[in-house]
Parts: sequence; structure tokens; C-alpha cells
Amino acid sequence: MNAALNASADPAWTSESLKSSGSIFSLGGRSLFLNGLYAIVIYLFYLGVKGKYFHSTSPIPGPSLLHWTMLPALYYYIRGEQWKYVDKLHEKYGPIFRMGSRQIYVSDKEAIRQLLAKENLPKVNWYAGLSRDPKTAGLFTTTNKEYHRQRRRLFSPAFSVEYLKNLDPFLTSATTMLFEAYAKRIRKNGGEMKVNIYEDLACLAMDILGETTLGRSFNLVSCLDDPTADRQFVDINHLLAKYLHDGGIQFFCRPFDKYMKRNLDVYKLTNPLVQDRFSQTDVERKDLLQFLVNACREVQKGQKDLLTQTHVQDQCVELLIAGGETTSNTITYILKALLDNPEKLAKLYETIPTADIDAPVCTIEELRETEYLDACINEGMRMYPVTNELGRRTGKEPTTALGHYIPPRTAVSASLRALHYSPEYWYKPKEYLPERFIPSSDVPDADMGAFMPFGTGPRNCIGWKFAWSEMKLVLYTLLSRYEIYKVEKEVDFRQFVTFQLKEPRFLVGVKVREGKI
Ligand code: HEM
Repeated sequence: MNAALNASADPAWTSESLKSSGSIFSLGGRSLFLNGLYAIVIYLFYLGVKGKYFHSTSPIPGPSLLHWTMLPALYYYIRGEQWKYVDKLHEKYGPIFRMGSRQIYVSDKEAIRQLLAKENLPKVNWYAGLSRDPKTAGLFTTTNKEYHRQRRRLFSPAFSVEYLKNLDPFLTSATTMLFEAYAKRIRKNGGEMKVNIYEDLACLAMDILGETTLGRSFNLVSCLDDPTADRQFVDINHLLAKYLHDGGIQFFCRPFDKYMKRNLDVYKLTNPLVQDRFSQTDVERKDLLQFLVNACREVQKGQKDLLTQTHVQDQCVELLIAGGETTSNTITYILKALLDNPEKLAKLYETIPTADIDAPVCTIEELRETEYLDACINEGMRMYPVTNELGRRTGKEPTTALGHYIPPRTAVSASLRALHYSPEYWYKPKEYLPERFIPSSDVPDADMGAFMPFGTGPRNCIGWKFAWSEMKLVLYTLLSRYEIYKVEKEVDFRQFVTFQLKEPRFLVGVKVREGKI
């Protein structure tokens, strides 16, 4: 008969006898379960002690508890409050600290430049988790340095000043839609109204990206007020958020992510637009989509580096991720900073002539000399960098930062918030002082080496000029027509992919400037 059956039939193998016999299953008179539990606790304790005192990153300061449990960090992460935790830890430990043994945070300007620009460390795998498929990832999410280098070289001309000029009319036409809607709304309300600028700008940013990266407006601004508007894309922001959320969850649930389903409905909206463009020849329209389609055809001819229609589809969705909420949230935060500092807002108004609420929206060309507005935008981006943690990792080789050894395969994050608030680089960092960006002012000049709202190095923001045009155009148009006033007292933020408002609402009071309707 089978030995196991024999054992179960033998009275010498009952649990009582095991306890008293002191066999491997019952040490010190405890059950197998308890012994297992003790073994795990002792092992975890050993790992914690090793991480805290005997790891190669041990000389870097950081919270001790995290060597035994990551629960506090997880708690902040799940609540979208990791940024508060990181701020607090930088305040306590200085420009470099570690969370556990293999996650280092750095806020020193030289160290960030060295790691991100000079060494160009690859992005952490979290970015790859945001892509639909790492094999066809776009510029933003790829973690492969060589693949990124080729793609960046290929796509850079699309973001040059010259090519971006082709996009100006799309920017202006989408912006016109929003301000036409505002003019109608304010007339209905007798010259004064409250608007949820956070939501309105999110819709506008997506309409602009629809026009420029997918060949048509998503019509989200029209859907705000007009029940008869084409609502085909009305869910796109929601679907994009779902897609990113699932990507984040899957990343944290590895290795079980294969069994999880990701919501890809956003692609059902965008892929047909890309397919449609691929099916057309002799397209006159010069937008980002056409640039990608042409690049794809060129590459296929030369067979140098494969760029397929799927790559283009994935790249387009990534542009929506990288360029939408980043820009619209930044504009909201600049308005918030101005409303919190009425004297700066008044000074800005002095530099922007009044315009009629029905006047044509200006072109980007017309907005060249806007020194104080530019300073207000820069200072807003300093105080509210929307991508405030840039995650990188060491590869097979170690590196050093601020004199500390950083071993291979260690995550290193650049903390942009801590950098932008460091008293070492910034005069009165908690104050909104646009003048620091104006060299002739009496406020000490900004340290431009410590200013990185668009990142730094080969992976900096390829769309920064595009974002600048949008921010300037929208702010200028709004402020030239309307007087704004504060409605929201306090707002709180959360950070997942970008820095968002906890509640998706920022109400602003709006009056027609000089009372003309
Ligand atoms: C105010 C608005 C914006 C801010 C603050 C911003 C910020 C950033 C930052 C900090 C990075 C670097 C991320 C990293 O190093 O991990 C980045 C990358 C990127 N951004 Fe932006 N961005 C903005 C708008 C845009 C727009 C409008 C577009 C395109 C239409 C865009 C496209 C991209 C892309 C494709 C990348 C990846 C570049 C690469 O790795 O080569 N961004 N952005």
C-alpha cells in the first residue's frame, strides 16, 4: 500500500503524537502553522534589518519602517497622495532619500541633470505598463533606450517650430468654439457666470488634440452646452482614464496581469480615424497624424526601422495621454495661482488689452510680446509641475548621486516638486512671484537650472512648444475678454499619472471685462 496512506493509518502520526514527539512538524510544542508563521516573521525581520543596515544603499537616509513594510507608502499611493509623502520625506531627509532599499528620490538639480540628461537612465517599467503593448509603445511609454532614440529622431520634426505652425489654425479654431460657447452662456446669464474651468479646459485640450493628432475635433466643448451636438467621442476622457487606471493596476498585480483584462475601448474610438487616414492618398492636411502616416510610409519603403499602422495607432493614443490633461490642468493651476494672488492678476490685466467677447481669437503669431503672461505661466508651472516625479532606473551598471552609491537595478525618481520648492534655488519658494522670470525686476532671478516642468535630457517633453502655444492662447483669450474672480476656497490634489484635482471641479467667476456684452 501507499506510504502516505500507511502513515495516516498509523497512530504514531496523529497530531497529538506529533506534538509530543517533537518531529519536524511540531517544534517546541507548536503547530505546523504557527511554526511557519514564526519562520516568516523572523525572515521578514531579517530582510528588514539587512535592508536598513547592510544594504549598499544603507548610507542614504530614509524612513526605517519601510524596510519592514511598504504599507505606509502603499497607503499614500492608493490615495493619490504619494506627492505629499515625497514632499514630507524630502523636507525631513534633504535632497536624497530612499523608500525601502531600491527606490531613491533625488531633488538636487545637478544630480537630476546627471541622471536624466547625461546618463539618460532608462524609464522605470511603470511607464511600459501604461502602453497597450510594449512592442508597439510610443515615445512616452517606451523603456527601451535604443528604440526611443530612433523614434525621437523620427518624430522630432513634427514638433519643430516650422511644423507646429501648421497646427496653429486647429488650435485657434478649437479655442474659438470654447469662447463662442462662453459668449452665449454669459449673455444668457446677464454678463456674469460661474464656469468649471477645470472641466471646460479638459474638453478643449482634447478637442485640440483631436484636431491635431487624429484629424478631427472630438467635439467635447460643443457637447458641454449643446444637446444636439455630435456625441460620438463624448466618453473619450473617461475611457482614457479607465485605460490608464487599468494599466496602473495591472502593473502592481504582476505576475497575475496576464489574467486581467484591460479596458481598450478608447482604441475603438481612435483606431478608425487612423485607419481612415491611412486609406487616403494625397491628403492636404498637415497635422501630427499626417506626419506619422508619412513617416510610416517612408520607413516601410526603406525598411530601416519598422513603423507600422499599429505603432501609429498606439502613438496617437499616447499623445492624448501626454498632451491632454497635462496642458489643461496646468492652465487651471496658473489661474488658481493668479486668483490666490489678486495683485499679480491685476498686474497681468494691465498688460492684456480688453477685447470684445465676440472678437476673433488671435493667432499664435500675434502673441509674441507677452512678457508678464509668460512669467505668470512659468511661475505657475514651477509651483504646480503636473508630472512631478520622473521615474528612472539603473541597468546592469551602478551609478552615484550626491556621493551615494546607487546599485544596479534600482529605481531613481527625480522629484520635481521638491526641486521647484527648494529654498536653495528659489527665493521665497512658497510665494507666487512671476517677477522672478523677468530679469529686470527687483525679485532675484529664477535659477533656470532648477526649473524643469518639461523634464530634462533626451526624454524631456517633445510637445513643450505646442503646450506653450495652447497655454498662452487660452489664457490670453480668456483674460482679454473676461474679468475672473475667485469662487473655490480650497482645493486638494491627487497624483496618479499626472497631478490632478481631487474633485474634478474648479469653479471660476467670470464677468465681461468692462461690462460690455
Ligand atoms: C503643460 C503641459 C505639459 C507638461 C508640463 C509636460 C511635461 C512633460 C514631462 C515632464 C515629460 C517628461 C517625462 C519624463 O521624463 O518621464 C514629458 C514627456 C512627453 N510629453 Fe509632455 N508635457 C506637456 C504637454 C505635452 C503636449 C501638449 C504633448 C504633445 C502633444 C506632450 C507630449 C509628450 C511626449 C510624447 C513625451 C515623451 C517624450 C519622450 O520620452 O521622448 N506633452 N512631458
